[in-house]
Order: sequence, then structure tokens, then C-alpha cells
Amino acid sequence: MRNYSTAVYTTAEIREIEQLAAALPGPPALMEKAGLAAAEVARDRLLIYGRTRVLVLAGPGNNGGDAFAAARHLQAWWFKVTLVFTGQRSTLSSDAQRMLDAWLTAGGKIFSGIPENEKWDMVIDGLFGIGLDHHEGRELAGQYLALVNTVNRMNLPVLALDIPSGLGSDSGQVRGAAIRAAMTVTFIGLKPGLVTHQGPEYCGEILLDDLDLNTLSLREPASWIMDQLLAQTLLPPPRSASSHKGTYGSVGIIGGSTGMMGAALLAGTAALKLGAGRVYLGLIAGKALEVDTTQPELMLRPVHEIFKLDQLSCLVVGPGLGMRPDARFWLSSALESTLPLVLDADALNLIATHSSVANLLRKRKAPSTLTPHPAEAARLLNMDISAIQNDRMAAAANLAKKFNCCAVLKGGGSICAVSGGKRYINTSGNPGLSSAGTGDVLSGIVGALLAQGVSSENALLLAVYLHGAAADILLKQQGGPVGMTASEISNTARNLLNQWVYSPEIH
Ligand SMILES: NC(=O)C1=CN([C@@H]2O[C@H](COP(=O)(O)OP(=O)(O)OC[C@H]3O[C@@H](n4cnc5c(N)ncnc54)[C@H](O)[C@@H]3O)[C@@H](O)[C@H]2O)[C@@H](O)CC1
Ligand SMILES: [K+]
Repeated sequence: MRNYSTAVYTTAEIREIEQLAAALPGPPALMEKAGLAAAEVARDRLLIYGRTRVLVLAGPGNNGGDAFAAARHLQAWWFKVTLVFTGQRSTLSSDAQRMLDAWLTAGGKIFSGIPENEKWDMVIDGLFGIGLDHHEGRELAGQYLALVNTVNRMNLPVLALDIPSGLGSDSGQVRGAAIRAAMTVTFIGLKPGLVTHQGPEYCGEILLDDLDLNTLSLREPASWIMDQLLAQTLLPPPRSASSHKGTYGSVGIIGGSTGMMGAALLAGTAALKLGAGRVYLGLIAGKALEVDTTQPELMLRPVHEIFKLDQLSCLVVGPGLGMRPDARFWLSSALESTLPLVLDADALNLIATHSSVANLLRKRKAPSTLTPHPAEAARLLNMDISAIQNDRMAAAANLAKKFNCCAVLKGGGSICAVSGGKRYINTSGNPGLSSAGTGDVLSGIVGALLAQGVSSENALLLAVYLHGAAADILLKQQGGPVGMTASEISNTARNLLNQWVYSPEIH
């Protein structure tokens, strides 16, 4: 049993792996292995607290089959098991039928509903796994809705098999209601729904059991977890003693229209603090602000002057840009340049609104990076926000494909889509990031890393992870996410980047 792996598989990919495994000579008994792995997790947790009573819920599909096997092992180890089966033997797969029969042969009993006036120490949730219907309108209803709500009200630790029932395994979307698990033992590979959107709120601690399959060799993954180990491989190198400000590049930021100056300043400060040699702000509001006295290192210019600078490494377009025709003009100029671009906020809204601007983006040869939140992604892909959230993995990949760029779809479990259809799901961050200005800071961090010579894909991945990791540090320091500010993210991200580059052994 490992509690860590980097590959993430969609339901279709897991099904493919299962078929490949079934075609192996002497095919492995996957359901038996899954049930045993789950029973061992349950046993170990129950023994810690000296508890013995387990309620097992077995649903109408193979997730139920896993539950029968787990129940049988626990009963053989003298735990007191109550098993509720919601399906019918005749409609089970042959594997699941065998598990049901083995449970009955071992003297197990079956209940059709949760018995009243009994008490348990733990619940095992084997109602639905990756086979939960994800089609619109197929919400949990009737008996299943009642069961899920009852279990959640019991206030007992729940061990979910494969994925908490009611959670979409590709989307992390709750389908009407979902089991709130303390632990999820997931089989074969991690699923996107465990780590993005609502998944992390429902699955508790995730334990991966690959059922002794060599998953990576059976199916090369297209999606990965973005975590500390991966971040450590993407860092800019330690600085040379003979370096100068030119070594670390120049970031140009285009935005700051009247009334939205703060966004450009936040992005600029983030770029400065994350190591850019120079940061220029090209303000749409012209000479409205000559200097930021709290951050005088920022070089403030009317926007047209930015395009006369010859030593820029990249442009960040969007923070406080606005939607007026002049904003559109300067965005188009940036798109026509040969510089790497980071596009956020109103730059994205302008691209979504004007097909001529979108065409400029699609035709670019230099790298472009898009950083939309779900509402911006919905505009870019011409879809509802709910459709974006219902399949965040596809939305992220479609953004990258449609606009010839790399893209991050922000929100819980941000998804970065890069070239070749590869996706990375971020594991850092918390609701403290849901406040004004944090997106501006993220775009500034991406710009800073680009200026320091990190490739556009690596800059995006590292920036997204670093931004979330800074928020996680602040959450710990403050005891919660309330009132976290964007400026604090820049400061803490700076500390973290220094630690990771110069004292990596601390982590
Ligand atoms: N196939 C295999 O090789 C393996 C499968 N395993 C387990 O099998 C699971 C997948 O099994 P299945 O494909 O049978 O799918 P599930 O057991 O997840 O669910 C399918 C059943 O749920 C019903 N259903 C779906 N959506 C519903 C809804 N909204 N309301 C009410 N009923 C609904 C379906 O009609 C079907 O009866 C995995 O998650 C895993 O737990 C493991 O045993 C490992 C090996
Ligand atoms: K389940």
C-alpha cells in the first residue's frame, strides 16, 4: 500500500487498464485484492481505537463487490460486520456475484436497509465507484440519497471504497449528495475527482492501492499530480555570484486602467518578489501614477512605452486591463509580439469576446499561457460555468488545444494543461485564495519565472504550486483561511522559493 503516486487516470483509462489486466496470462483477482486492501485499512484503524463494529454498504455494481470481499475478511478477523446490500444478485457481474456468494458461505447476513437501534464504530462505503452515472440529471435520489444522508448524519469515520459514493470520479462534482469520508482507499490509480473541485472536501485521506498491477506500464498516464516533489524539479538554478539584474530578465505588465491600478501593482510586486531582475508596468491609465511609493522598485510607464523597451523577457497582460478599445488595442499588440505572454483577467475576456483577438492568440509562435478561473474559462469555451466544473479535466485540455497555449483552470485542485494533452492537477492551496488580487499575484509569479529562464510550461506548473503552497503556509500561521491577502501570498511565496532553491533538504 502506498499513499502517494503521481499518475492520475480518468474512468475511461481505468477501464482500459482493467481490460488490459484481464487479458494478462493468469489475470489477477482484482476485486478480491481490492476487498482485502480495504479490509486491512479498516482493521488497522479499528484496532488503534480497540473498536469492532462495522457497517458495510454494498451497492448494485462492482463497488459493491469490493464491499462484500472487505466484509468477509473483516468478519473472518472477528469484527462484527453488518452488511447492507442495495442491489440484486441477478444483475451483479459474475465477479461481484462470487463475492456475494462467498460472503453468504462464510455465514454473513444481508440487510436491505440500515437496521435501526444499532451502533457501529465505522462505516465502509461501497455503494458506487467509478460507475456512478455522470450524465446531467442523474443525481442520487430515493433510497441512495437517503442512505448517503443517513451515513453522513451518523458522524462516524467512513472508509470509502475507490471514491466516496456520489462524487463524480472524473469531475469531483457531487451528484446530489455524496458520502463524506475520513479515508478513501482508491484502486489501480488516482482519479481526478479525488483531487479537484469538490473531491478534496469529501474523500479525506487518500490511500492508493494499485492491486499489484504495474499500472504505468499498462497505460501511460496523460495526467499527473502537481506536488512538492515535482515542484522541486522545476526550480530556477541557484544564482551565480557574478550575476546582475539583467541575468534575471525583465517582466512587462500591461494593465492598470483607471480604477484598477491595484491589480497591476499586485502583479508587478509579485513579479519583483519572485525574482524578476526588472519589472515595468505599462499602465492603460497613462501617467495617472508616476511611482508606487510603497514599492518604488516598480517602473511605471504609460502603456505605449512598454512596447519601445528592447530588453523585455515576457509580458503579463490583463491585471486591471479593462475592456475598452484601447485595452483591446494593446492586447492585440502584445499578441502580435514575439514575447512569451501570460494572459489573465480582462485579457481573457477580450479574447472570448473578439474573434479577431482570439485568432491572433491561436496564430502565435511564441509561448502563451492562459490563467482563467471557471467563469473566464466558460466565456473562452462558450459554455456554462456548471459545464466547465462538471468536467474540469476536459475544460483545461480544451483551452490549451483551442488557443494553442498552456492553461491553468483555477479553483480547488487547479488543472494545468500543457502540450501533448498532458495535465497536472495541483495539490496545494486552500479557500484563503478566494479573495481579490490573488489571480494578479499568480500571473506576476508566472512572469517572474519566465523572466528567469524557466520554460513556459514549467513556469506555469511551478507558479501554480508555489502560489498554493504559500497560501497553505499562511493558513497554518493564521489558524485558518479567513482574510488572507494577495500581498501576503507574494511575500510568503518569495520565502518558499528561496527555501526550495537554497535549502531543499528542509522539506
Ligand atoms: N472492473 C474491475 O476490474 C474492478 C472494479 N472494481 C470496483 O468496481 C467499481 C466499478 O464498478 P461498476 O462499473 O460496476 O460501477 P459501480 O459499482 O461504481 O456502479 C455501477 C452501478 O451503479 C448504478 N448507478 C450508476 N449511477 C447511478 C445513480 N446515479 N443512481 C443510482 N444508481 C446508479 C448502475 O446502474 C450500476 O448498477 C470500481 O469503482 C471499483 O470499486 C475493483 O473491484 C477493481 C477491479
Ligand atoms: K464508494
